[in-house]
Amino acid sequence: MKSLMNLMKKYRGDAMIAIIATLVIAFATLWQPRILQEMITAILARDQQTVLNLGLQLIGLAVLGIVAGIINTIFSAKAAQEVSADMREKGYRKIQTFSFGNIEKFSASNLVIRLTNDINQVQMVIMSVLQQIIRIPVLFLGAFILAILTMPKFWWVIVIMLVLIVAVSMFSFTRMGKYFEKLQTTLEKNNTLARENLMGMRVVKSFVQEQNQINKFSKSSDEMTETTIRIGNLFSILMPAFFLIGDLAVAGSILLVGTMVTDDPSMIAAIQAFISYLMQILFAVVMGGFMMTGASRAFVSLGRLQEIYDTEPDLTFPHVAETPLSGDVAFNHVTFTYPGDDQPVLRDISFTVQAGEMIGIVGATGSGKTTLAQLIPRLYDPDSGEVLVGKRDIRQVNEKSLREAVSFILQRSTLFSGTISHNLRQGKEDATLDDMQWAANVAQAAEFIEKLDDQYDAKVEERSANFSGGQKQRLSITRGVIKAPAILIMDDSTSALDARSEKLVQEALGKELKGTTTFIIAEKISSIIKADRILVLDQGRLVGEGTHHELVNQNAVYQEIYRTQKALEEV
Ligand SMILES: Nc1ncnc2c1ncn2[C@@H]1O[C@H](COP(=O)(O)OP(=O)(O)OP(=O)(O)O)[C@@H](O)[C@H]1O
Repeated sequence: MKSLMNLMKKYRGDAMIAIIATLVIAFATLWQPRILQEMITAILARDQQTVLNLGLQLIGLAVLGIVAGIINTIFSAKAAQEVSADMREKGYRKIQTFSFGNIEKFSASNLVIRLTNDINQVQMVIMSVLQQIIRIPVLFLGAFILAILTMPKFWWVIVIMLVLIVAVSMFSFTRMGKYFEKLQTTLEKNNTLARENLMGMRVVKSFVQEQNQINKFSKSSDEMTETTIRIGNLFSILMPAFFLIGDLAVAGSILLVGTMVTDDPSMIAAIQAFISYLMQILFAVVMGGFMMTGASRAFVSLGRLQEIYDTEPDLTFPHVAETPLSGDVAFNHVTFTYPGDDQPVLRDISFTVQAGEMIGIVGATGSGKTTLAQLIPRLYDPDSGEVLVGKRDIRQVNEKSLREAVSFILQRSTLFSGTISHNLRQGKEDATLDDMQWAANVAQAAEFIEKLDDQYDAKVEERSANFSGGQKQRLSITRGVIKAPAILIMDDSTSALDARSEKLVQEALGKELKGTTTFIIAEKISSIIKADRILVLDQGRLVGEGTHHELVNQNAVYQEIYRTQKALEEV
């Protein structure tokens, strides 16, 4: 709430205009029955001039109400949009500072929902608050006082009506609040299911999982429908109940006043004003109830956003001067556990790599190869031990220096929608066409890029759907090598390339990036057979280090991997 108020401060001008406009609307609404009452009295007295004057006043009041309504809508929408845009940006900026661990704690789809749905929720409530917050109490109090002033004897009609409305409201709105909360959770579940299904459509289709997915989605969608129906049911009772109470109050008042009209005709004018005020009281209470329900939903959303704002990145870089880092890498007794887990994934790993070496990393699936590689660009910090890059503990190094030094080509290539050059410039901001061509040649991507109509300006569609798996990998490698980094990590990033292309990439790397330290994580020993040194991982431990020749003769784990792969090749 405090952070919302802080954000609102910036737009207090717009908010104030919106609030002043609601005051004008409330005044116009409250004054109308009063003028009508005077008009009817003048009609009964056959005073045409007064009728005309009052008629003009009535039109003036209506115009004032409409103009104030327009101003209020414009400024409340503007303030609500501006505040929610700021909230979205603040959240987005905060998420950019998150570590992998922070993001995993929330989950990516949960963060997306918080930045879209929850912010929409808050936006709608800000708008409705700016439209109603002053209007409701002013209308309620004004109508209450004016109704009593108009027909003092009937104060108890108002009190009975209010007691009934409050009872119905408490019954319905408290239930509605609970259903709205449930709706939010089911909506989140539905979104996650839809996202997962659409992103994994190929898997769904290839494993003929359509029916399963439909069943899962239907179940969650039915839950949502049921909650929505319950909310609808409450509404369908609530609105007629309010109108019934209002109508009963009106009918009761007319009945009570009926006998007096013959003695005092001015009672006709008074009763119409009284009825109008009753309706305004009813309106104010109902709108107040809706606003409170909306506000309670928005509070839940606000809390969810506040969690993002309050999360401190669990990995920060020191503000020290930028320094170029060499390609020397060392691990000193590194042990690492993923946030939230209780078992370490890497245990007491130590090794040293000289700048310019080509290092292969092998091990069974799940042995910790990717995890080890992720510690080099400091995507996570170890529990104990230290990682050195350029002979410096990376916890003491400026973030930019480390990012400049290390290029990490991920197992799953991720390209962004835009153009090829836009993606390549993520690797080197000021890359020229020459740089792109050079890197594409190293990655064996030049041939297919140059066949495209727009070449380096060719479009990359959402999720790079217009490129094959092998092309995506080549583009990722191009982006990774374009800045000729001091350290290049290739995490199984040639898996979609044929053996010949893989060999050509490695040869080009050896020739064009001579000074670069290269880590190649590979499933196949054939991919790292020529490495200067190979690190062998087994269940998070470094169990061997040496050339292929040395390991194949001495290391049991390596021999086992080699034998299995050889046997498979022979089959
Ligand atoms: N983000 C994560 N959070 C928690 N545990 C993880 C995470 N990523 C990996 N793990 C676990 O850490 C262990 C090592 O995983 P890692 O991806 O490093 O293995 P790998 O040797 O690269 O496997 P593969 O060859 O299959 O890619 C596995 O048991 C895995 O389940």
